[in-house]
Amino acid sequence: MGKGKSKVVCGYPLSIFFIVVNEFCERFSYYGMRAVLVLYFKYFLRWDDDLATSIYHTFVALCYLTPILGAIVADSWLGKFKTIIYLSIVYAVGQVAMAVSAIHDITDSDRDGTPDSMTFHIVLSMVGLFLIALGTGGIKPCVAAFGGDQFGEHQDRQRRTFFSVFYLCINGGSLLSTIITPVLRAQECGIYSKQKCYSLAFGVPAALMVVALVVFIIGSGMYYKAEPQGNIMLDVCKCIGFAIKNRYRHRSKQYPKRQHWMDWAEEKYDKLLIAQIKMVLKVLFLYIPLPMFWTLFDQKGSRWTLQATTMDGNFGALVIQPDQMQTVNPILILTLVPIMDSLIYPLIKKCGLNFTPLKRMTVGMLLAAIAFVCAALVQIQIDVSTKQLLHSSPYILSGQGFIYFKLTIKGKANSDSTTVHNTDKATFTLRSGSQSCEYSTNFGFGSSYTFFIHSTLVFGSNCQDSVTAVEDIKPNSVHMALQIPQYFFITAGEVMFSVTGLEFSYSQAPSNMKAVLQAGWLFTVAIGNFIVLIVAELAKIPKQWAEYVLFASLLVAVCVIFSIMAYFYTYIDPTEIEAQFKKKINEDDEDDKSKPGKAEVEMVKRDSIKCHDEYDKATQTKM
Ligand SMILES: CC(C)C[C@H](NC(=O)[C@@H](N)CC(C)C)C(=O)O
Repeated sequence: MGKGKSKVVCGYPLSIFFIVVNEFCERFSYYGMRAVLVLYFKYFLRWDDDLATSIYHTFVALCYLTPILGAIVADSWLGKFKTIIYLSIVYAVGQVAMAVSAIHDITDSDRDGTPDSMTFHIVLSMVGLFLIALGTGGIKPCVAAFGGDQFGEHQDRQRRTFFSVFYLCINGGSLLSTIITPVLRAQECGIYSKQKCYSLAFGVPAALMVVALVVFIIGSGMYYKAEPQGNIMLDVCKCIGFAIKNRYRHRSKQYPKRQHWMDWAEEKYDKLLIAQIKMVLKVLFLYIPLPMFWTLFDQKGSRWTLQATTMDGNFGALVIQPDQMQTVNPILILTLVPIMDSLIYPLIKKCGLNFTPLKRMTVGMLLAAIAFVCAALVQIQIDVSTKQLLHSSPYILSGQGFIYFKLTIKGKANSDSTTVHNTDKATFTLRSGSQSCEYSTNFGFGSSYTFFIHSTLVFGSNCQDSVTAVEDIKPNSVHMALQIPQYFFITAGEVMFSVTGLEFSYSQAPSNMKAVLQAGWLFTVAIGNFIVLIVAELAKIPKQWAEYVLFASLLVAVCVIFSIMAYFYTYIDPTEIEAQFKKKINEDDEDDKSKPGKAEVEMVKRDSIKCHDEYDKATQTKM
């Protein structure tokens, strides 16, 4: 049985259907908007590459910092349900602001096709992004924990499956949106002048966020809504502060030692709160090495995409753009999660191996390190294949009567520049007044050419004979398909690390700090992203393959540390511990009523001994 008023379907509370659909729509909204964001900065707001990249990364980092805020509000004040509703509204308003900021006609009073007041568009989009970061980050720890809350005490298996399905929805939503929104952006729209339709590309994610909110509200009658238990974070901070102060005051040897430094808060604070803080601190301590996984994981969007730009994306009927390679990750998630859950994990269990959550996370880290070794091997191949300059243009030019232009082959055919995108055959028109002739040739992905037009060119005659193409840079010969093994390993690592970590963070958190621990988990993602910036800046390794090897080695080192920490971790059942404490507190209350006047200090001592016993009994399982 689940905990809410929800019907139970195949052993699962029906309420979780609304939660996973909400997550699907929300992730569609988030990733869809993110997919076109940098291009919006660059082509609509006219920012340069550096500014666009910095604002983009600042926004992403903010999205993983705000979960702390959302979790505190949820666990201490509003509860998860109300927090999700209010912050989803903020989120939807942010998305609408983005869509409106991308309507160029709003400030185009002279109707020349360009906004008259760029400041308006910049300010509105920054406000929009801030609201989105607040909304998406704020609800993220709450939605996952709220989903977990819907399961009863003996539904561990179902709850694990829920977190897997939850992860599938994240990736299903993001996959769809990263395919759809770039297509919407490429449409032309506008009242006075037709331009790339960023407003539609932001408008559809905005609509999906509204759908996410509506779906969540529809399920409202069925949810189990745990009540927030006061300003828990303030209590936690005060309790920790008191324990530290009290320990310091009693530092002399005459005072007997206590089992845990938090036990020094016993004189003033509730035993249950102390036990709950111990649970949280144990898990947070275990999180310390985890950001390194995200440091590697999040380089898919940066280093690996840059690597793909030096590769050949021609898959026959399909030409893949470098940034499109990133969709391999959600596609693989959608295949690997069911395979792991229904095949690999049960098989491992059948072999008699106890593949505990922390072991899974350790293996996940190792897989991510292997992915980076694969990336290094691919990079070495690229470096070998790009022995670049074949000829130098000045040498060809000297003493000859040529005019010349340079051409670099990158992405799609672009008529107004000398950049041609992954065409096998391109045709150029050479014009002089009303006369013209055509020249066509074959190109390879990533190549660069200098074209020499003979000064003897006669229009009307064959243009083909009057142009000489000189290949400056060879076409990319290493195929993008070679990135698939690295994507496979990083995604398999993600399934073992991230899906497991999500469930682990829920199951090991005390009831009043579920969202807080989810936020702690997401905080490791934010730190991981900062490490990318720091290591890349400090290390300044000239060879890209060596940087990949460095990151892989760092993760292996961190993984060793993590496995040692995990070995000493004892799994707990927070519900059981809390129940024992509550029972004992009730018993003591009864006792006190029957024996008035008992010295308080004696009670504290006795409670403390009993509570240690309860806590120890409930924390028996090891890694
Ligand atoms: C940090 C993650 C827990 C975030 C998670 N991302 C994924 O599941 C990715 N595989 C999605 C892909 C599109 C990058 C999320 O909740 O978005």
